[in-house]
Amino acid sequence: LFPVRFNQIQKMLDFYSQFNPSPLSIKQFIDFGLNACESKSYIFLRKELPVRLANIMKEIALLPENLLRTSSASQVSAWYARSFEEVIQFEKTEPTQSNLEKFCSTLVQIRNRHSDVVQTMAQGVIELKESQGNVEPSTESSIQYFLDRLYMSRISIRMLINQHTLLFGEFPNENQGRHIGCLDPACDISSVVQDAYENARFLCDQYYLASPELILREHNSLENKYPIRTVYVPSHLYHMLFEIFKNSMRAVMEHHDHDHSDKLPPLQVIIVQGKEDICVKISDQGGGIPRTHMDHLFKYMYSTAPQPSKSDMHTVPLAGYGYGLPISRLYARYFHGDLVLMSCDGFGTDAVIYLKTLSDEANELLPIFNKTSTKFYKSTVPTGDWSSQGSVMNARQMNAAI
Ligand SMILES: O=S(=O)(c1ccc(O)cc1O)N1Cc2ccccc2C1
Repeated sequence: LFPVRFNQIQKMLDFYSQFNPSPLSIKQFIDFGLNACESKSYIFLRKELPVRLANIMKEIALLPENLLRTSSASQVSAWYARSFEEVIQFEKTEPTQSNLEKFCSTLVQIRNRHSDVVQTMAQGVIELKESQGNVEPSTESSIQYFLDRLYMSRISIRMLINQHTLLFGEFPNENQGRHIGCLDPACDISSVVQDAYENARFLCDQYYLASPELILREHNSLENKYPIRTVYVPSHLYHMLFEIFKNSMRAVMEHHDHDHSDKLPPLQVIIVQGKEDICVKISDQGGGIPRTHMDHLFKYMYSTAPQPSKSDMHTVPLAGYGYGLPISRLYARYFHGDLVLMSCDGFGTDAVIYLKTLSDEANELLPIFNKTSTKFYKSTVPTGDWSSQGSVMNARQMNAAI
């Protein structure tokens, strides 16, 4: 039985991975959600979900052997295979009421099955580092490339599942207020900033018995309308802000060996609406970090240290080892925004979240499995083409130079 079923899935994987995922814009999510039709959503998803699952499953198969063979990575691979198998059952079935209900519960099952993918892959990276000792640069860059694409794909699949289950699940529309699924058509950015600040501050007070104040400003260069609002997924914006506030607060508290006399330097946040971008800049005076350390902050391999034991998780300082910054940057990039850090070593760090002002420009950014991505896994890290180390002159050169 198993080989037949396995071959069957392989054929379906090859079939669906030939299609490119279809990115949706925030505007499309909103327009569809305003008069949502469950069977139309079903007909779109029963094709699009297998396409997105198949595309990332093909990349999982290209992972560096030594990571793919860890029990954690193979566990994640098994979850994807199971979910793919479940969702292709709906390929040829009509959108009858009972199939629509079964489809909805299958989506909930899939979302639950994959809830721990990030932690489990982090465990796989730890297993790899323990078994391999120091990992060679080409493996590290493949893992960085892959995990960014795996987590972006996961963000997009969970977005599709959440929209369908929220629009057609057990809480019918009216309970959602003005929200369309997990999208808020009039998301008040400053209130999400204040929520994230208050919650990070609570943790900071618990751990450090003090916390920096918040100074929040808005500047709207487009129109004279405040507070600045945009169509966005509040939970995504909250995730990014909460992560940044934790980092900034930890920096301020650990950097300032302040005797109780001098006050803590406050966190300054400005929200700006321009004609193309909306920016949220969070500035701290937490001492900053050198440029040489900056790119480690977004590395999965570097930021994965042996997890603190569950017991002292609540005592771990604000910004644990976690994948907070790389994943937050993926949330920002998901709808064609970005998350950028500018640090002044010895003074502090600015974190800027960029969002698109126009919802029809805020398209999903999706990884595509094709020859380009395949080549990336095969390639070696290119040799440097800029000289930097002081070259040692030989005697002849020295004499010639004098
Ligand atoms: O690297 S940071 O400049 C830094 C990084 C991201 C961010 O959002 C804010 C920041 O401030 N910073 C994090 C941290 C933690 C403990 C002690 C000192 C520091 C300095």
